[in-house]
Amino acid sequence: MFIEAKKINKVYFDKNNKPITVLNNINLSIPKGQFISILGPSGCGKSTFLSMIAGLTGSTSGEIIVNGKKVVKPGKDRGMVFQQAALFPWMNVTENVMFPLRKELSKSEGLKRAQHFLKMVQLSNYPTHYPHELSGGMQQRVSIARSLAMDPAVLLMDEPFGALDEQTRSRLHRQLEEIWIDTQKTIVFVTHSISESIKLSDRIIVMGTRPGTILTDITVNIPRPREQHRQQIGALEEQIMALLKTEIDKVIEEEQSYEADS
Ligand SMILES: Nc1ncnc2c1ncn2[C@@H]1O[C@H](COP(=O)(O)OP(=O)(O)OP(=O)(O)O)[C@@H](O)[C@H]1O
Repeated sequence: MFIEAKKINKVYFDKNNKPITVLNNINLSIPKGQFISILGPSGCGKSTFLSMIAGLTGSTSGEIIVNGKKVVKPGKDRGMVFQQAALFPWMNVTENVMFPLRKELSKSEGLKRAQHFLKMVQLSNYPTHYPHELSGGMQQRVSIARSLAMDPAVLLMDEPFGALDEQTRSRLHRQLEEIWIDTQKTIVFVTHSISESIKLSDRIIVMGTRPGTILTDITVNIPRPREQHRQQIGALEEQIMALLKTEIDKVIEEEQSYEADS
């Protein structure tokens, strides 16, 4: 398996130093090239888990192996895309994409690579624009190009389209699907959105909360492109919605009792 999470537990401490188990015994094997989504209610530990694969957060126990190596820190083999594009505002589009390549490639090689990936995200016409001159969707495409330019084997995406409007999201879904088909990357995609996970992934991991566990592991057998298979999408959506309803109710109940206590 290309990515393996073995018996992952994560405990955080709240402000009263009370231990809170966020992830409980997560075991997951992801083959190379798979597009896998991690779906679950707010606070179930999706971002924590993704950040562990990235090597940005350590586990309390258990381990994550990527391509045969135990993850202990971030590495070039894993690119990360966050909900906010986090571009350098003083650099233009091309400079932002070239920035992580500066130590590895000469300027002209870096430029060539940046141009290639800007073309892939359909931003070839904006090489000298600055982030503030771009829409949110365009900024997010720059951020995807920047991650891809490092040629990571794994692309880790944490609600990358969460802050965008519905139309832009749809367009980016299509582009991301094409990029994934072209590049054969392994993509781990965190989202709240059931429809987004069904549109994009080969497989959906549905997580429950308090503590975060894997509730179910669904293989999505709907042929691509998926838009035309509305009935199948609707049926799967309902199935997942029913599964998540109990979990979401749990979160609401807990939040209400927290408010009542404080
Ligand atoms: N550094 C931290 N210290 C203490 N608690 C934390 C820390 N990071 C996350 N948590 C808690 O861990 C739980 C899981 O957080 P996480 O961000 O992984 O969830 P999530 O499923 O990605 O949520 P969302 O969908 O809202 O982004 C939450 O209850 C959060 O408050």
